Amino acid sequence: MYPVNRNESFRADRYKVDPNAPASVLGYDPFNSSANISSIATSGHQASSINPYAQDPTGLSGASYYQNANAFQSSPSYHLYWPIGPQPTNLLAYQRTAHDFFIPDSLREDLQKKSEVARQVIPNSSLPPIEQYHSLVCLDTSQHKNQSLFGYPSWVYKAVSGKDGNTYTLRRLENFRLTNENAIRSVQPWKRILSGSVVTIHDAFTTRAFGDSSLILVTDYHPCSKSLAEEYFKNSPMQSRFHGRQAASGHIPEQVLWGYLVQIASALKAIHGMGLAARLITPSKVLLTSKNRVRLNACAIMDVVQFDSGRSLPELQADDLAQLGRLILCIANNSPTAHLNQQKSMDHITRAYPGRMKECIKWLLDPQPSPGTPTSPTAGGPIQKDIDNFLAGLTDQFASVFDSTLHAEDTLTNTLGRELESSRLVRLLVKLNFINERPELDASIPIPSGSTSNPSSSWAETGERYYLKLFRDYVFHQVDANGHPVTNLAHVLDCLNKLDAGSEEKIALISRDEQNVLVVSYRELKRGVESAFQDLIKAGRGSGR
Ligand SMILES: Nc1ncnc2c1ncn2[C@@H]1O[C@H](COP(=O)(O)OP(=O)(O)OP(=O)(O)O)[C@@H](O)[C@H]1O
Repeated sequence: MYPVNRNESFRADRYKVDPNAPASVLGYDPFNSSANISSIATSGHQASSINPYAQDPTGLSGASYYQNANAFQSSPSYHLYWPIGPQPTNLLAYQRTAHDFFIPDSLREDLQKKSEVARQVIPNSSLPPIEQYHSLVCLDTSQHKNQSLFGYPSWVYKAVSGKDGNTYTLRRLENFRLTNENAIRSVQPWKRILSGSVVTIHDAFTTRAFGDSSLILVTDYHPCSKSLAEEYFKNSPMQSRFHGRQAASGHIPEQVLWGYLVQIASALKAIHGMGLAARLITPSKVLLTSKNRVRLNACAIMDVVQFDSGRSLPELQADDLAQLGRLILCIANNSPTAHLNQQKSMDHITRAYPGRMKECIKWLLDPQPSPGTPTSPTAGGPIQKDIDNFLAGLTDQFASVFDSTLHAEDTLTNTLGRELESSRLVRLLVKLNFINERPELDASIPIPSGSTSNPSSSWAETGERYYLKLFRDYVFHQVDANGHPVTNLAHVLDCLNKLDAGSEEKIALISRDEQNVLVVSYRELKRGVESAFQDLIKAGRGSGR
């Protein structure tokens, strides 16, 4: 035992990232669709002196690096993007809708819900701020606290960090008394576990902010997630919190169960590989963060609260495998107590899952081979029960889960590709709207050195950039033969993409009084947009804004 000052807060780690470190993304040009991440400024001073609208925000790619760097350059054929697989089905033109151009509704809704839930705050909340964490919101759905897992009542809060603005989860163990400073230091190695199937741990400390002595564990926050217990063992009360995601019941597809097994096994590989043990793999402490995506959620806590338990690491790691077996048994039986009547539960598995599921669960639940038994298949005896051998036996399932993951990744990349188009076009639209119809700037545009044109006329209705206004009409204000407005999204996207690419294609722009026709290429239009925008920037600087 070590003497501990109970009024002092103990941290797992007092070393913090310098909050004053320069935000390297400051120099990113939001309007420059071809800006490259490598061109981002690296010092605060540089960042603040950068024109955020310039084609080259750093000014680094000047004449010393590239020939003709200052000359107008058109992009390659950005409007001729070819979709990456998986390919959409062969829809006819009239069957295509706005949905084909943008992120799928279901994904958009999901992301928006998550963002909304993450930003939720409770007005006049009585929960105190803790260290840098404020705006606490309790995530527990029941006041009934189960003390049997940690030995202390535990509460879970969502909170925002005042240091980095990110949202985190704080797990509080009420009335926890730290008797050994080393106990809280045992959280340190957990911070180095970077596994997609473990909820990342950031910090641990004690606090008296709640009026007692509490242990706080800071982890990642996964909005709209719920535990496997909430998903499979509870009914409708959760519905409102999870926005209509109902508690699942009935038969769980075998592929989903294998998916859980593979994910938790890969989490255990990372944990055991670092010389640690998960110690708590139970339905209420496995988080379902999106469809079929699970993460271990209570890691590190047992290492603190049972620091002096005296159990050896091999023993704890073997127990992880047994706990995983019990978890899958309970979920597959749709009952939190299925492990208590193992025989009956295994019979159900045999009936419901004719494949290798039973074999796998049995292997996990079987006690360790006794010391002295041969430990390798070549020695003709039972294989040693550890995570590596478990993974070796799961190879076929890994392959199929991996394949599903690749498909999901392809779909997301495809969606991202479509959104990339949207973000380029938004930047272009913003530029166009800055430029179009600004007669008030006629007199304030400075004459660029060497320019022969009269700047005051360049912004006039009949000036040099008149065709930009006509282009806006051409894109957005078209009418059909009967004078009815045409609202064709494909036409708008087609025109804007060609403008962004500076294509050589020519279009005929007709004046509003239908007396004049201007034939211009997208390349000329693009040049016009760029130079008008640069003039605007100069005018802005001149006025000190
Ligand atoms: N990292 C996290 N991100 C988002 N939500 C979380 C996170 N951790 C826990 N939650 C949610 O907080 C709630 C409380 O979690 P907790 O682990 O206490 O489960 P519980 O069902 O209350 O279990 P117990 O009965 O053991 O207290 C659950 O609804 C869980 O989904």
